Amino acid sequence: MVFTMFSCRYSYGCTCGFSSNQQRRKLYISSVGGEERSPAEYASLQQALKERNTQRDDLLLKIKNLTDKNKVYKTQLEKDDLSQKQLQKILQKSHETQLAERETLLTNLQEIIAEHETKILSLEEQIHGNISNPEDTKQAPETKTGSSKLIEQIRQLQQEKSELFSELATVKLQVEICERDHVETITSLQENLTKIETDNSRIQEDLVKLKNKDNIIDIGIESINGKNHLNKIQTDRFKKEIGKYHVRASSIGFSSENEQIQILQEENERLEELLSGFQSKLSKAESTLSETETKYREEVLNLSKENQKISRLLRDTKADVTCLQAREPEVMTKIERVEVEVESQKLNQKLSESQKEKSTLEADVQDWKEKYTEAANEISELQEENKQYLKQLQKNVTEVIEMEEKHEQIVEELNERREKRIQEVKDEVEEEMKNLRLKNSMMHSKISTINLLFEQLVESHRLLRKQASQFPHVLALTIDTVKKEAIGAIEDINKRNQELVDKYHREMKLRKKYHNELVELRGNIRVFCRVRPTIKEDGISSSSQIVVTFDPYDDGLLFIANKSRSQVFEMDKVFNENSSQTEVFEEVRSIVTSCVDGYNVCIFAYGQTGSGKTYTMEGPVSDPGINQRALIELFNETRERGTDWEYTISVSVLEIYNENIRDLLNRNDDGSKLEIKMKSDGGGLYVPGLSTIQVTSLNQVNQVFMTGQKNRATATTNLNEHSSRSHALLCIEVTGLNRTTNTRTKGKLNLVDLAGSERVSRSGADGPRLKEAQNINKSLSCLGDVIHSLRSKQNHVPYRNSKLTYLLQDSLGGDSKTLMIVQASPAAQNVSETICTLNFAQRVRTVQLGSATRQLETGDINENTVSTPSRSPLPHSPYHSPSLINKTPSNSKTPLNNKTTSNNKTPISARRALTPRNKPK
Ligand SMILES: Nc1ncnc2c1ncn2[C@@H]1O[C@H](COP(=O)(O)OP(=O)(O)OP(=O)(O)O)[C@@H](O)[C@H]1O
Repeated sequence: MVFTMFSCRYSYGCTCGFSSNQQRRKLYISSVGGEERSPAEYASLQQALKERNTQRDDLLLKIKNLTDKNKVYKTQLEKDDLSQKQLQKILQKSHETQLAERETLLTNLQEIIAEHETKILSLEEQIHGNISNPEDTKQAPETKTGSSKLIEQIRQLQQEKSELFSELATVKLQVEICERDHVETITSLQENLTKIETDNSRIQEDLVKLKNKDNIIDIGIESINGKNHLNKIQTDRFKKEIGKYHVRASSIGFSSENEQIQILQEENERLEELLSGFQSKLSKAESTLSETETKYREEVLNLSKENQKISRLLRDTKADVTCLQAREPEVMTKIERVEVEVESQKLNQKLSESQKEKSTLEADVQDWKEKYTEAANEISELQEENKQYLKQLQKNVTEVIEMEEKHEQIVEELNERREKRIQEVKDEVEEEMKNLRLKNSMMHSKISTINLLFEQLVESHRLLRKQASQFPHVLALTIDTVKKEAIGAIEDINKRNQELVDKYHREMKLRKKYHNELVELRGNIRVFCRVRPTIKEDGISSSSQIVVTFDPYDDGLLFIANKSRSQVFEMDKVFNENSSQTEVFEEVRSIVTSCVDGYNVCIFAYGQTGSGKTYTMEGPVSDPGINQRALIELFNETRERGTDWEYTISVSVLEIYNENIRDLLNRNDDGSKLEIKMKSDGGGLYVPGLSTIQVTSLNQVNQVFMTGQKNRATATTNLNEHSSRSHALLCIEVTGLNRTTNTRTKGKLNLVDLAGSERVSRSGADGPRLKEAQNINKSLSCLGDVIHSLRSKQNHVPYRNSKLTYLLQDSLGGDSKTLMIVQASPAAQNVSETICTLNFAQRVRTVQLGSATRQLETGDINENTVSTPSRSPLPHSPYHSPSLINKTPSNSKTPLNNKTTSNNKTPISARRALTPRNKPK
């Protein structure tokens, strides 16, 4: 029966407890060593789990709060964004409307101005077309100034408009740049997001894979570590992105509302992403934990159950063992007895089996113990890991909180900046609005002024139109009246002018007459001046400029421009460059013909080389000068005198060269010199041996001239040069006999072409040329001395100092008519010489020789004798002597007969004053 019980107990243990659940049996065996520690550990694990749950709940709550806050921020941001966009839109719209309004205003103004201007122009045209009304012309400039001001203002407004447009363009450009940057940032963030998503999916895959594995705890830990690492990476990236964004924003330097909103949105999105990541990670961790927990719980429950079973089995076995031990002696005896008695094979086998089973059970217990220790180690490791995980979680939470704080700070800063910016924009807009309102009001006032002006213009236009319609009639009437008045006035003026001109001419004639009479009475040397035209020798440079001008109303004046001042010279007659040979001769005709009446006449041409002396005296063959014309005139005059008078004209031609007299009608080959001699009876001067040819016709005269020219030319190779350095004299003697009255006249006409009067220094002469120049200057200075003596009425006149003055003594004396023709060049290069010549001429003009006398005698003409000269002013004409009445003046003293030669010294100063040139040293 005991055996049965035993076997039955063994069979129960074998079939129901041990063999069916190997793991439970193991746990039961292992729990034998650590039965007292397990519940406490379970309790601590449970406690830890509870704590973790509460922490998790806290975290979830915080996350929820954060999410709520985030949502609130987001909605706030969205609202702000919306309101800002709306504000921006409104501002832009208002700006655009204002611009459009301004533009329309400008165009309207321009149109109004254009209209006004056209009206003004048409009005001006109408006004200018007709005779201007003084009141209207006063209005026109005012309107013009108003319109010009308006145009100026419009120009300014247009400029402002263009400036605003340019500003708008700049702002648009900046907005575009910001938008571009914004798009770039979004794309980069999107890329980051996709990366994070891929990372997440990869982690999830890893988790799925890991879940399939047996070692859940290890995988959980790994995944948690991985997630932590990922979180770290994400946080770093997020921080980096924020940093980048801040840098970019600062580099752009533009913090518009859009940008700020964009930043906030991005941050929100990032935070959301982070939170969602955290949430998913937490949920995963929680699910893993809960799974682990349930498994642990189940396992703990199973283990406790098996432990109970094993402890019960152990107790039963112990009871069996004690029971067996108590029955051992009995059993032993029994066994011995059985051994002895039966020695059954089966019992021994059973025993060995039960021993074997016992050792197996002991091994199992050992094994379970080891397993239990391992499980306890694992649990402690798990707890450690859990602690680390919690720490990590706490760390993450603190990071989240920090980030949240930072986020809040950023949001606050952004809000502040946004508020500030909004305020600034508001202020700017208000300022702009204010300005615009001001401008608008100004524009309105301007427009009202323009309108006022326009109304005034319209009124004036209306008035002008009215006046213009009446104007042609009034104008025609006025024109008629004015025409009549003007014609009358012009006629009056013309009449008066004519009267005045006639009067002037009469006065001039009278003046000339009186002057000539005065000159005649005084016996003044008459001085004519002739200015030659410019010739090719003058050149075309600035030095050939004309410096001589004439008075159109007075033929006795000429002006010389010298060094920016004008000098005036008065002569008895001035011939300009256009004066012909005939005109010149016309003026000398009377003096020439007076020779026929028995007067001694001397005409000499004075002036620098090339000034036209020879031209005036000789002249070209085609247009002869005074010489030929005088002879023709004498022929004509003698012919005209009728049959009563018988005239003979004899001619001598000579030259004085280097103080030598040369007969030009007879070549003096024997080398004897011609000298001037006083006639034995004291009746005058003569040159013994000088040829005198009596001429009766023009042909003879021409022949005489040709002979003279020929003889002059044979003396030198260059006639022109020679002529400039010698004095040429044509001496004509006219003797007349009145057969009826037996009255005789004898007149002498000396026509002298003097040598050039320029300075020696200027001519640059040396050697023979110097001698020539010295001789010329000597003779000319002697001429000056003679003139000075005559001028100052000295007793002695130094005629004999030169051949020229000695020869011309008869002509320069008090009883002759002397005319000096001063030749002048008009060119600037000769201006100093011209001034010297004219100064000399002015001094000569003041010389009073006393009135001329006729050489007249009754009875037979005694050859080589001259009758006592008579000095009488001619009552009729200064040049013409219409009758041969002998009017002897009281003062019959003549220098010709004055033989006093002892006192021939002229005071040096006086001589210098009249000397045309300084004497050569
Ligand atoms: N009135 C004039 N009309 C035209 N040409 C003139 C006139 N006067 C002078 N001439 C010209 O000027 C040049 C110089 O004139 P002219 O030889 O008569 O001067 P000049 O004073 O006699 O000189 P020189 O002392 O050398 O004899 C000549 O070619 C001459 O033809």
